[in-house]
Amino acid sequence: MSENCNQSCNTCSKDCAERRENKNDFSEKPHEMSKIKKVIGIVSGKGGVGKSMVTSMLAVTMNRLGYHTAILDGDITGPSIPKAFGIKEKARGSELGMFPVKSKTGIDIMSINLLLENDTDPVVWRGPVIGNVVKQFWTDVIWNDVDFMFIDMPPGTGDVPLTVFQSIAVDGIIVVTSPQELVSMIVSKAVKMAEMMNIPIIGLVENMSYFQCPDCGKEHKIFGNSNIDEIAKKHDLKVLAKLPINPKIAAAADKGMIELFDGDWFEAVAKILEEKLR
Ligand SMILES: Nc1ncnc2c1ncn2[C@@H]1O[C@H](COP(=O)(O)OP(=O)(O)OP(=O)(O)O)[C@@H](O)[C@H]1O
Repeated sequence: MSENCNQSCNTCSKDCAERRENKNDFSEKPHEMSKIKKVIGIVSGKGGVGKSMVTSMLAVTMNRLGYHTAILDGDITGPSIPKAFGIKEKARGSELGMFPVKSKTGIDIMSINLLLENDTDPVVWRGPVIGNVVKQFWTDVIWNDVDFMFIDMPPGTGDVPLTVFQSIAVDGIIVVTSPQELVSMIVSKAVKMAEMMNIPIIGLVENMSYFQCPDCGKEHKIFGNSNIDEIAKKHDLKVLAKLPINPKIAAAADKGMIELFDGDWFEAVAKILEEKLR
């Protein structure tokens, strides 16, 4: 048994005598040189609600707190993480495996856009191929001593995210919603998927919740009032954060400077995540 055994064979690549495998277990071992403590999957009901934005800001928050943080960009058809971090260089590999690219503040990132020759090339692959690429980001990338890995999951609750959840040992899920969606249905689907996978839902993040007037400070519900609090209560979930529509956040992501975002929206989430390491 490994001296660092945490009883979770899914996050360990050692072939020890105590290893527990199960016939219905589709989980893949991470690269043998990887060491990853906690894996958090960020999911959404559909594209464009700010899942990548929330993934990036969570990673920046935990990195600022001194944790070695990584992002596995599982959103293969819409990979926006490298752009938000202003990463132009390509990922490298050796005979041992692939290496993530480090952001300016030291966040390890792997994304399909770090491998494509031209990052404006569309990815026109079918679901199973996409699922396999995400799996390879887990099995073939050397993730060096990571405290928190955030996975920007493929959007939705269909085939591709399901494959990813079956293959990667995710410790918890954060569901990103926005007030203009059918939040109730999306949260119900996410809850069912998490139950099927036996993965806890850490909570919900409502993005684009309101707009705060820069002149008078008044909050305006651009998309109307959401019922996120009632939905969370119904499923016994926490609302972890409500993010405003903030043109500065969008501009920071567009300029590749998301690491400079200013705001304390994720303080409560950070505390919950820190607890997971204890
Ligand atoms: N709170 C916010 N305030 C202002 N702009 C935002 C906010 N959240 C996201 N955006 C902008 O909305 C767009 C979509 O966000 P993002 O790419 O994070 O969504 P997504 O859910 O990951 O989409 P996809 O799944 O299609 O990749 C981006 O241009 C982003 O800059």
